[in-house]
Amino acid sequence: MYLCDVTLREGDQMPGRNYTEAQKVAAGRALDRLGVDAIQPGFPVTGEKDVRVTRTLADECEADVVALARAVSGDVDAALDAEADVVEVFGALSSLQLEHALGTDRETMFERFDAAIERVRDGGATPHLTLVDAFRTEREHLVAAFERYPDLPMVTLADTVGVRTPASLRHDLTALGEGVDLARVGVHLHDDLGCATANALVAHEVGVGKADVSVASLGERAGNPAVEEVVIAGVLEYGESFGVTAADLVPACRTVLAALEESVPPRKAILGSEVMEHESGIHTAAMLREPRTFEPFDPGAFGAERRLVFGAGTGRSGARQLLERAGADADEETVAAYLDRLAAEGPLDTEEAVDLARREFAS
Ligand SMILES: CC(=O)SCCNC(=O)CCNC(=O)[C@H](O)C(C)(C)COP(=O)(O)OP(=O)(O)OC[C@H]1O[C@@H](n2cnc3c(N)ncnc32)[C@H](O)[C@@H]1OP(=O)(O)O
Ligand SMILES: O=C(O)CCC(=O)C(=O)O
Repeated sequence: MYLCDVTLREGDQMPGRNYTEAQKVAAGRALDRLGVDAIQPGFPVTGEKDVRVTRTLADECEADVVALARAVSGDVDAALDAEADVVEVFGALSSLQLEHALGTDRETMFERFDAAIERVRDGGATPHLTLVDAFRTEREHLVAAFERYPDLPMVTLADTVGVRTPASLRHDLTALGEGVDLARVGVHLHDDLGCATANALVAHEVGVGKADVSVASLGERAGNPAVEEVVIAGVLEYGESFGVTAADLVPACRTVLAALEESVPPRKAILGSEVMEHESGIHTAAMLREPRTFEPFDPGAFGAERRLVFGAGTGRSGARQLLERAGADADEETVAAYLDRLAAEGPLDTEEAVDLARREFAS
């Protein structure tokens, strides 16, 4: 499964956002260095900014640069004008969307797809197709799309409103796979039920060819599968980083967040400032001997750092080890006195805690 990063297009869609051209280009460059196979920087018909960003990144990036387009000629022309490598034509086949979002019928939508795809090809770019609201679309209509466009390298199924769970997604994709080569299937997932990352992993497990991801889940409503979660879970579960340079993952995500002036809550998995910090006595005592005891992976393998801190939560075992590292006696009386000092001065990181022990308790 390869990854298409949609941070720049989906993130810019969030209420109140309007990333600048410079922000999107800087973030796009960081994503390209990270090694994702494709980057979707924007929706060129929305304005000159996305045209220019797409053109700049298409010119510079190793990754395929993907431009979004409705199944209308003006959108395709804007994407071609932006010199995108791939034009992602999108539209829905679900009754709900056909009636209320598009005001048309299914056959007319197919005819619009036909025309848009041909226009992309004539313009010299690669057409892809995304079926919006695909997981609330009868399977027969999805299969019809794969049959109608046998030469399209990728048809992406969007869980546009994020209603799939791992079990239901596995069921739907497995059933689809009875008639369709899943290597041609992409997934575009949303996190409304908190299942987006788990769903992306299910997609990989069943043999899907591509998943869209975004840094820190930036995207419409609850966002998309977080690239940092998908990659780390992929490495842990399958030994698979999906083409990304694992050691650069966390710094690259932080660069993207800084470029876009986005922040994440301190407790957010992987990127949160507090999630690799440990203070409780039982944990830190064991981690001083062997960090794996209380962490799921070595943060250094993904460019992050663990932080052990010592203070009111430190126990005797941890205190003894710190005193020993400082070359001090670790008798019961010294341990008790040192614990008092840690409680008063903490939280201290490991080096500071050893310094305190050396300064006050080593002879
Ligand atoms: C599921 C997604 O996330 S798709 C991406 C969503 N992103 C955005 O909307 C980006 C910000 N949007 C915009 O700047 C504007 O909405 C634009 C430039 C895209 C379009 O603006 P407008 O031309 O004013 O159209 P509007 O926003 O009202 O969009 C609705 C029109 O698009 C049509 N449309 C919507 N999706 C599609 C599609 N996939 N294929 C063809 N037509 C479509 C609708 O039928 C409707 O047509 P109508 O005006 O004839 O009724
Ligand atoms: O992913 C696309 O190509 C556009 C559609 C989309 O963002 C969605 O359905 O959620």
